[in-house]
Amino acid sequence: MPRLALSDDFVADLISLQRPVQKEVGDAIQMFRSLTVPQLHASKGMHLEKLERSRDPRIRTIRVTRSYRGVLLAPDDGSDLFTLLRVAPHDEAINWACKRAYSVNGATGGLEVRNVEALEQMETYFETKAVAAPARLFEQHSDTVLRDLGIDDQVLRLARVCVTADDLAVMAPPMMPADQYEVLEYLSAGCSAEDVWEQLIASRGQTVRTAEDRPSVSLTEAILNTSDRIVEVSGPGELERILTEDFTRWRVFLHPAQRRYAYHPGFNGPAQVTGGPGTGKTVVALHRVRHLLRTGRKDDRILLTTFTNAMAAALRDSLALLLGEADAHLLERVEVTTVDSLAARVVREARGSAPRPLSAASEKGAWTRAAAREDLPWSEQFLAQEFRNVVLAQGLRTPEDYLRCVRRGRGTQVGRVQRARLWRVMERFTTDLASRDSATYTQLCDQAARILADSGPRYRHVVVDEAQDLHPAQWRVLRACVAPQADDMFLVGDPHQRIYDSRVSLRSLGVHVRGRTSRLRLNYRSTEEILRWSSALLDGQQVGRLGEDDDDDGGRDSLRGYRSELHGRVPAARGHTTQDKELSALVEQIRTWSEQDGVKLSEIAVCARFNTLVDAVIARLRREGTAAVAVKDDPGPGTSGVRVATMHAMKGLEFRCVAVVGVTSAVLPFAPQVTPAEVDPVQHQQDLLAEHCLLFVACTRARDALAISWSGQRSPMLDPVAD
Ligand SMILES: Nc1ncnc2c1ncn2[C@@H]1O[C@H](COP(=O)(O)OP(=O)(O)OP(=O)(O)O)[C@@H](O)[C@H]1O
Repeated sequence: MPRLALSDDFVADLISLQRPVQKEVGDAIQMFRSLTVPQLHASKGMHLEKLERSRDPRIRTIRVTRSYRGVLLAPDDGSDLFTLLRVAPHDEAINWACKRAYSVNGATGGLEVRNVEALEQMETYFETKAVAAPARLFEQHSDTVLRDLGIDDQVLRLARVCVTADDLAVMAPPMMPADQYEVLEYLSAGCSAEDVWEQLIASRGQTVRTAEDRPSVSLTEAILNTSDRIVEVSGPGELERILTEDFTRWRVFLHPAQRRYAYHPGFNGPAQVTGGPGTGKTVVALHRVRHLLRTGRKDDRILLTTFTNAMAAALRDSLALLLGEADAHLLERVEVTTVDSLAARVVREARGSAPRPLSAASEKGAWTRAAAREDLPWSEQFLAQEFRNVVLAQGLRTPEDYLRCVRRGRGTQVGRVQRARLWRVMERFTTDLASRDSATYTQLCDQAARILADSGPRYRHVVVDEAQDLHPAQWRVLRACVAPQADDMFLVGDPHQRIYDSRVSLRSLGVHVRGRTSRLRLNYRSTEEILRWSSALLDGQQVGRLGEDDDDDGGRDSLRGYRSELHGRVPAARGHTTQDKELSALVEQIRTWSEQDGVKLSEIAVCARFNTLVDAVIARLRREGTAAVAVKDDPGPGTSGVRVATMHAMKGLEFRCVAVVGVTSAVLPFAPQVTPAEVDPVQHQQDLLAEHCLLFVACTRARDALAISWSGQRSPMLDPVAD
């Protein structure tokens, strides 16, 4: 029986077909799979046909229905893995097939396709055009350098006649082979050949630097190396799922960098994946859970955590979708929750009840009460930070511990006498809360971590999404949930999206990821225009690496190489004289998106720094006859209406169009949220960075379109993108 793989183009064709045609395609595939290779070649029903005009001798068509043809890549080296490339009406399929040629990329080992006919025409055109040009785009890179990066003969000739980056852009995939185009795009953007090697080639597992020393890669190997665009149908169940279940690309096609970590056979300890917004970190976490479920023992339990209850619910749904009906029974071995909910449950189970979590407003009041009898030089904000970021972060138990500790991440000196006074206030704070049967979430985590450390691990694996925002006490809960061993913890997160105040040294918490880290760079969510614009908001900001806050000097993370293959309009940023005018413009913008661009209202989001503006937006939209709902009211997917949320509530979400409103100097940065530099200069920098990250998170939720607005004084945080 021949083996069968499906390309992403084929799957995209298939889902666009009418149901009855889809069924016929399914039947044709079943028939294909029931034959031997010789039977297949002889079958009259399949009508496996070589095309006379085809540029690639391995390309065949097969009859799918009376009017539809499948286009197939048939191996000519005696191997048996066939790839379905397209399914389309007869003439379209033939026309497409005749112009394509498939080849194995010499550096990545992946299978690539090109429109060979169009590229030949380009070569003639650009050769003439380049004759008089004083300089060529890639002249500083030798042929050897380009070949070592996987550039083949035809693409090399094309590269040599490019004068500007625009010339190259004309030949973008699907005309030029995707992996080679990416290399040239990077070089034309000024990256060094070394950078390109690191980011695009070595990251896909290639270790041999020079082209001529590399062993050749067979067609079958190349197909299997192309997991982001081709999937092998491993069994009848798998095919059924792809054909019948609601198709979502991320379930089937993973970028090689995603697959390498998601399906790694086994890490010898905690592993970590980072990457900018929309690079598919959550997708990797979900696939990792599936891999661990499928390969683990029957009684292995997995904890999958994220940041909010709403995100946990969405993650559970996505996991169910990924597992499909065939693996649905595995779901019962996974607990999807937030660390805070888990901690509350652990405390409740151990003590019979858990203290009521304290709101931020009540916490301030509690600090005022605790400090009432002392004439202290510190504000409630300082006290809360000292308690959270020193005492709870380090799990300090006694006044002696506090006297001796290094107050990492705090920018002020506090002497022995002052520490003794501070400890007394903190003790009063905790006793007061205990008497009211209440506690902060961080206290709850601190208690839960201690209970778990005594009672022992509860899970075989812990998988953590949104890892950048966890507090050390939350990490202690997670660390105590699983015994240190192979594949114990798998973390995904992005330090550029850290919007809560937590400084963490994973090393000191017993989570050692060194040698087991990977970074994703391809954004699947937003257009390149949105991504560039949003990334510029963080220009000049020093973002530390995930979980390395103990590294005071180096240890910087960066968005280098972060990119998207999607394109669209450049984000619009507009100021207005009054809020009323800003909201009028917002109403118009939403009408344009919905009526002209055909975007469903539920795929449009508006976000603001605070709930007051969120409420005002909802009221205004409704008054103007546009349905609008608050994200905090948890509208289900069936509810129509524009989604409106605070920037914090946008974490982890995505929408086709996003309007960020009220980006004024009064709220971004929001002064009360930023510790004054004279109170604590280190904390001041961190708070400011969190404000920048917040705006970055809000903007990177947009897939196709992003509009930013303000009334009155524009936020200085928009300076890097100002006209
Ligand atoms: N391999 C893939 N193929 C197609 N789409 C993908 C792939 N990986 C991720 N996506 C899509 O990209 C979008 C972003 O993915 P995901 O939410 O996993 O990214 P993320 O890195 O966790 O984002 P963020 O950090 O911004 O929350 C989603 O729509 C997801 O379905």
